[in-house]
Amino acid sequence: MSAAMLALPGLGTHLADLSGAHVVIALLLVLLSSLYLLHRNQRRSALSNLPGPPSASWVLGNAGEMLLSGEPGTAAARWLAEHGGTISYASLLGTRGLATTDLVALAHITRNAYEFVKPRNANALLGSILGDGILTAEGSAHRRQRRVLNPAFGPGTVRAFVPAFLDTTRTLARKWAGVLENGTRASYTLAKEEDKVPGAAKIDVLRGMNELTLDVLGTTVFGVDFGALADNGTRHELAQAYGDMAAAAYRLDPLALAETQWGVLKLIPSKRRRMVQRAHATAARHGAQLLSDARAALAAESKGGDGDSARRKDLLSLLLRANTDAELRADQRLSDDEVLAQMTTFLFAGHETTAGVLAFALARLAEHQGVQDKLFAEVEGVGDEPDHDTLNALPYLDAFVREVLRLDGPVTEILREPARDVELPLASPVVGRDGRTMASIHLRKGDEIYIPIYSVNRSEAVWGDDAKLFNPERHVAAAAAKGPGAKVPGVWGNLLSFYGGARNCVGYRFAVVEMKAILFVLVRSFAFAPLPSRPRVRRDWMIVVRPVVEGEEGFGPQMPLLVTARE
Ligand code: HEM
Repeated sequence: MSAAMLALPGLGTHLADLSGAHVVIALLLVLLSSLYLLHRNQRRSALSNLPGPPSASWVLGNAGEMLLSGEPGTAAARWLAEHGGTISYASLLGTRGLATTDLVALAHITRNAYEFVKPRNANALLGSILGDGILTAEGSAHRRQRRVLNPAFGPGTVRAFVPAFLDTTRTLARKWAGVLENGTRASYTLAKEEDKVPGAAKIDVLRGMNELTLDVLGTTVFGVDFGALADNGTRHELAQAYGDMAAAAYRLDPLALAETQWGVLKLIPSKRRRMVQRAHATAARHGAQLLSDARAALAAESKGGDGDSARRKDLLSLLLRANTDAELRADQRLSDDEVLAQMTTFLFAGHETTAGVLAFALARLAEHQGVQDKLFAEVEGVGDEPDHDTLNALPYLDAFVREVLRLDGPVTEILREPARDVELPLASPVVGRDGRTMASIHLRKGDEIYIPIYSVNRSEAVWGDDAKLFNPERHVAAAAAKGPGAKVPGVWGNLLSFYGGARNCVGYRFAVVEMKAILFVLVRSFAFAPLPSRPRVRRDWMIVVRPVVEGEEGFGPQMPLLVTARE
């Protein structure tokens, strides 16, 4: 290890621009450090006794199959189906990881959030990009931050955001109406001859959802128009800066991961680091101004201001207000840097997740015309300005959103590791490779745990024999009255899509109502159908799930559909 470290500065800046060399050095360092860790920790792991797939390679174990073969979540789902609900797989460099759909085990992990922490390297990498926000905080730091954040994401806040969700979606609807009227282009690739249908247009709905959800976040997080939907190139500098940070965070970069282990690697200049540094400088400059504007507005409010209607309701102001709550001790309050890190975190955690699942939702409508007709029939009878309660009272919209989040949730897995040695309880005992029956699994500090959100959401024990089928009806009153077969330890909808326990998604209410408001406007305004050329859309793993058109991978994620305006 030390030899590699000493050699690095000598290699100098020439390597900086050789991405292949970066990868080799980083992999070497990861290899050496892991060998060292293995050497230090050679006691035989209980995980080696669990059933599971054979290792595909000593270096990568089964990680290559998990990340690259098939759609996200499907490799683990196959192994869990073949070997039982609690298995072990080979992770990097001969280590073993645990994957389980056992609901008692998962309840134990979610309930003891501070005993099962996020993998350190990945967390450090994310923290270096997003700052010290709640996504990467652990233990008491997380508890302290969550206490201030919870009120800002309460039902009252989300209620007040509904007009912003609706208004921003109408801006997108006008833009798409313009595409239909003027024949302008709204997808990365031109329409094929067979996709040129009179009165309809090929529209990349993922791009639309990306722009829309970014503008929603600009308004709701900062009270700022990010201009992502504007066609005149007036995107706010801050939106660009957050986009760059997200791009860095969403790319698995071996050098960046190795840097979290060996700080000296940061001496190698890299394009990625320069981009993140520039983004940090922009975010800090705007952040300082936004903080001082929000503080000034709050001070004016507390002097009597202009009444409730003029109160600032963006998340930044709500957080600043919650942070000054008289019940908080000085050491429980967030610093300015921590407040700004939360803002970056909301943009990272709330953007690509919601945009992706909405694009899949529109594709589901295109594929299932009966579902689309039913949803349209429900929303067309409602007035133009539904409030929060009206949206939530629409049963089919609710069922549709539940089913989309069940099967198309953007997060297919989460990794955790025990902070210390622990006995993990199981509902269903496992027979080990040595024939012994285990009622619990002994995990050592640092053992990798793969939480298969994808598989749990498709579990037949929970949703019955047709668990893998897309069927919103399963959530509609009579069917739902029977209730699902088993209780999943998730915060919403008997799903793991928003995870559970103390580390559940703080933005889940926001996301669900945002999705409902967006679908409400779009389904009333447009009809969605597959393109006649039927391009094959694949799901790719980019930390979150993104749709990619086969043969058009070079254009990045996209979801082209045939869109028609409703009269
Ligand atoms: C459909 C949309 C969304 C999905 C499926 C989703 C899912 C998740 C999941 C699975 C986690 C747990 C991650 C982990 O612990 O490793 C999480 C955490 C988080 N999410 Fe979301 N999310 C969504 C939208 C949002 C939105 C809109 C926001 C904010 C505006 C948000 C903010 C957060 C934050 C701050 C955390 C960290 C919470 C903590 O650690 O205490 N999310 N989300």
